[in-house]
Amino acid sequence: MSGRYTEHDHEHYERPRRHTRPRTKERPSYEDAVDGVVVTVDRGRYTLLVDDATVMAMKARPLGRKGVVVGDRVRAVGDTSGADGSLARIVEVAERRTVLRRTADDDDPVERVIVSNADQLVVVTALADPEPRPRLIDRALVAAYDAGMQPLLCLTKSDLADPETLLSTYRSLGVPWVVTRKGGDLDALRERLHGRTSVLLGHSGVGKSTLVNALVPAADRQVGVVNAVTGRGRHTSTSAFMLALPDGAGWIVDTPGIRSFGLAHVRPGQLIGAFPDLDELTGECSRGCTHGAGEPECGLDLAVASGAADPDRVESFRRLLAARSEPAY
Ligand SMILES: Nc1nc2c(ncn2[C@@H]2O[C@H](COP(=O)(O)OP(=O)(O)OP(=O)(O)O)[C@@H](O)[C@H]2O)c(=O)[nH]1
Ligand SMILES: [Zn+2]
Repeated sequence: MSGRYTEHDHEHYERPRRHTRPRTKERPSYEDAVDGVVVTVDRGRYTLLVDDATVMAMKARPLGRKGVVVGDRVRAVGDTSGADGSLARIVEVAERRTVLRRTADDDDPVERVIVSNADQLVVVTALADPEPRPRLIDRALVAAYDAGMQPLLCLTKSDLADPETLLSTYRSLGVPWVVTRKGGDLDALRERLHGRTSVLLGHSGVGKSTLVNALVPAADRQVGVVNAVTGRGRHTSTSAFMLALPDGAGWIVDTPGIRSFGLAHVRPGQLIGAFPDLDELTGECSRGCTHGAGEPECGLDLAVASGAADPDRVESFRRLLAARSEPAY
């Protein structure tokens, strides 16, 4: 959302426009378009932030069936004032740096992009009440690695249980973690969020709203602006919702309706790419080796046998691989 295009446009406003080449239907020129970022989507209406203004927009026809999702950097034309009742048109979607996808469930081959351009997936899990569900954590990690996003374990309700048991499961994978509790110090989490766009994912009751409200004191106000227009809120919508952290410290994306991931789109052979140290050991694997347990002559087994690989790490990697094809519940 830099001022790049805006400055360019000012130049054009100050001079008489020269139409040396006729504009054609095929190549529309959007010189008066403004930059925005999609903060939420509701029933075909997109809420954009354009500078500090909240602007409602729809997709312009040239975009066709191309999806527009939360996190997309877009250019919009038309009424981009953000005034009550105004509606802008999204004419361009910038190339996405990352895409977090899910399939509705594991048998559904249709994949949906949930959020684009996010750097980090924060898996919010209560240490108790509700009990942690390691299989769901594993599945979220697979989704993060597949999306090219950094995972972060955020273990809440540390007043209720000790984090060590859960942490020991993830240590050998090297997943970064923070521990929080209501009313406690959030500095470690803030540090992890700083300067990034982080998607928060967690089951009902884990304390995600408590966290969001502590991190973004103005969350309800940011949501309220959109509410007024769409008549819906963050908690009743299934769409992700992007919120600015105070002082430009980054962005968080709350995902109220998204609690699990169908992972049918994740190709098993790709997951190892997220673990370069293990990937290096698979050069001699047969074509099509998924590096899972029971693969004949997998390089990972040879590496464990020769002491070149940490058996715990290999086992944890294989647990994730298996989680990909386990049922979500
Ligand atoms: N003991 C304890 N309770 C907490 C903590 N954080 C949140 N809670 C409580 O857990 C319950 C659920 O918290 P929420 O923040 O609403 O959880 P959520 O994950 O947003 O759940 P949904 O709103 O259902 O999506 C509330 O009663 C909170 O007060 C904590 O650190 N310790
Ligand atoms: Zn292999």
